[in-house]
Amino acid sequence: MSLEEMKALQLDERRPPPETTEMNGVLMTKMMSDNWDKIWNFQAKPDDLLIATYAKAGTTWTQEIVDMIQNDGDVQKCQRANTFDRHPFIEWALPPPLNSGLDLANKMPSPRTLKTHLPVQMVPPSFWKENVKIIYVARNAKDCLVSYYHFSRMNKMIPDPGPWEDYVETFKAGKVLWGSWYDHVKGWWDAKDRHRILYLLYEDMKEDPKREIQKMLRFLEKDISEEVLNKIIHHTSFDMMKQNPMANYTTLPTSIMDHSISPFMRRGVPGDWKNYFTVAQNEAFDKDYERKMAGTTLTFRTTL
Ligand SMILES: Nc1ncnc2c1ncn2[C@@H]1O[C@H](COP(=O)(O)OS(=O)(=O)O)[C@@H](OP(=O)(O)O)[C@H]1O
Repeated sequence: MSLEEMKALQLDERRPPPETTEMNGVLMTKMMSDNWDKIWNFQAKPDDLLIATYAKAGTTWTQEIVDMIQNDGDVQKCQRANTFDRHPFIEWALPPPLNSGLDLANKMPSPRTLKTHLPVQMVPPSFWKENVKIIYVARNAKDCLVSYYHFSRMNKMIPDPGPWEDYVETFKAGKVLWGSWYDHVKGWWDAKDRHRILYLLYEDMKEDPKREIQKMLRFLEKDISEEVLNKIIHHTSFDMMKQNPMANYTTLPTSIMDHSISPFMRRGVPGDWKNYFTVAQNEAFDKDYERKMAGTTLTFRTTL
């Protein structure tokens, strides 16, 4: 959706949250499920790059890094549009005449970089057929939950989270858009050795952005100078991105995202969950987590 279209929309501040529906146990907006045939039949191309994440895992950060890599550290080129217009969000369906992610993707010249929050089993099959490169980023469950809670408060296009204590249970039950965090991170983890998937962790990116960007460079078969690498690290730091209107979602009308409720670029740190979970909530969360994550080799750090 272009900015002009966004402004023309003039959404009513008091409009109710979007209708949702479940598809194979995964909660989606009704717009997504109504358009599911189109989404499922989306034609990926071999030179596409897909950035896949569970919501709030560091998608926008990764998008900005990738765009900087693809543009050899040219900040001006990365200012050409908002992240959401630079990288179509393939399953994000909107009512006509607005451009859904698919419309944007279909109009975009190759090579395209696309975004998805879909669980691995719901990724359109053409991505596997065309052996598309995918960067998947995962973030520890507790920080994802906190970030998603605040995002759900400020983003009027997704369901209201309700009170914090209820949201903790909603998240644990996977009754949020794009489904269970646990199934998402495990599903993509299991798929990573069968496909061209670079699986990264938000906490690692925070700990050593240089090391993680170098992994992306190798995966994308890109060679850049040390100077450009340092420029990318600087431009994609939390503080720089928070000030960057082409990356911080502040160009959207408040009827879509109200940053006065909670900014999109909120804290950007591992361990913020400690400011929200009570001792009892944390113990119950850990117990449930152990059960849901039993048997996987995937591990997360919840602080640095
Ligand atoms: N550069 C940089 N460094 C560190 N952290 C960053 C950065 N950019 C975005 N963020 C934080 O990522 C959270 C938003 O996640 P997503 O971009 O995945 O959101 S979305 O799903 O696409 O809506 C959200 O996390 P919280 O601050 O914890 O809410 C953002 O602040």
